[in-house]
Amino acid sequence: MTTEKHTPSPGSVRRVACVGAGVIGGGWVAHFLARGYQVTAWDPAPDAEAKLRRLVDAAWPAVTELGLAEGASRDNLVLAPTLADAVADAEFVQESAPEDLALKRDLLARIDAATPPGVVISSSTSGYAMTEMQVDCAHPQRLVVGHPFNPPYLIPLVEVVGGERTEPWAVRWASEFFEVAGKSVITMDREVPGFIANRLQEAIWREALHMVANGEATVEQIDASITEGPGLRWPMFGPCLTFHLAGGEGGMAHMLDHFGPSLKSPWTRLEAPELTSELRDAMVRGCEEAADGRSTAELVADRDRAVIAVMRAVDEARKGRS
Ligand SMILES: NC(=O)C1=CN([C@@H]2O[C@H](COP(=O)(O)OP(=O)(O)OC[C@H]3O[C@@H](n4cnc5c(N)ncnc54)[C@H](O)[C@@H]3O)[C@@H](O)[C@H]2O)C=CC1
Ligand SMILES: C[N+](C)(C)CC(=O)CC(=O)[O-]
Repeated sequence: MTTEKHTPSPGSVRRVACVGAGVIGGGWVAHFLARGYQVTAWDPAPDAEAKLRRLVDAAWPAVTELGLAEGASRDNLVLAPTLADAVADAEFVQESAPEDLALKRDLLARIDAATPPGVVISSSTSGYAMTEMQVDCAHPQRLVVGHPFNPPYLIPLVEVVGGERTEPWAVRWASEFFEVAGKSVITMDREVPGFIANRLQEAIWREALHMVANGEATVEQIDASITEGPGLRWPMFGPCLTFHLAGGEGGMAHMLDHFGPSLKSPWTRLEAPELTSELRDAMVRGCEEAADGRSTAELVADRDRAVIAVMRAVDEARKGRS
């Protein structure tokens, strides 16, 4: 990877700065502490330190259960008095300030001005494109989106994508760093509003709100429809491979030929995509690749084993609920 002169290798990073220490920034702090990093945090709220330490304390049993890295300690957290102090020695910066475009533009420019040259700066934004956020930065080439999931210390996924002025090395560096730091990374090669997972989540969310607004379903029914239904399959297979199995031995090809026409039915308030032969073939091909040579029977057995394991795990977790 061709990086800038001062860029540390992803595996050598020890000092991380977290800017914004609310739900997500605090979750990142807990994650990095649990992975053994020295963390400096900054947040302008007057009660930020007490709130952040409470958040880290609340997360600690969970990260301990998952297994702490060597040297991991809550004592490795320092609250900086200013933004410039927070990032002055950082080898990586994660920004998690409120989802407000003007605020992020200004804040990222200030972070960029105070962070050592070559150090990658990542934003937790849930949906803004980095192209829109990096406009006022003097060194936009090192800014990426690293979109986490709540809570970042438990949910592995981070979606990484650059903006038009981000250089490819920064995207590769961030992806490699997040992997080293114990995350599961999807690196996107183009900007998509909402990235991948939020685009999917927002589709469900929009429909849920339509149903509640129209009195078609209750919040409880909507949540149960996922936790007692499709949600049990998703920990093992995503929506594509799950529906591949809905086609039985015929797989995704039969599934699309059988149920494709119902995409035009008024089940959803969203516009249905045109089911072109290219789209059909891409879906079939993608599912065959994901199946990785496993037969339908093998996939069914894998899915069923996983669903049973998840149901048992969820039952256990529910028993321990506070
Ligand atoms: N809450 C969620 O489930 C998720 C949120 N995100 C993203 O993470 C970011 C933060 O969201 P949350 O943690 O939920 O918000 P939050 O409201 O819990 O925390 C935001 C924090 O930023 C601080 N802050 C305010 N102005 C600031 C500034 N100028 N500079 C630095 N910090 C400032 C606030 O004092 C607060 O502690 C957003 O971009 C959001 O889209 C991403 C994934 C999930
Ligand atoms: C609600 N949200 C859009 C901020 C959620 C996310 O961005 C990811 C998540 O944690 O589901």
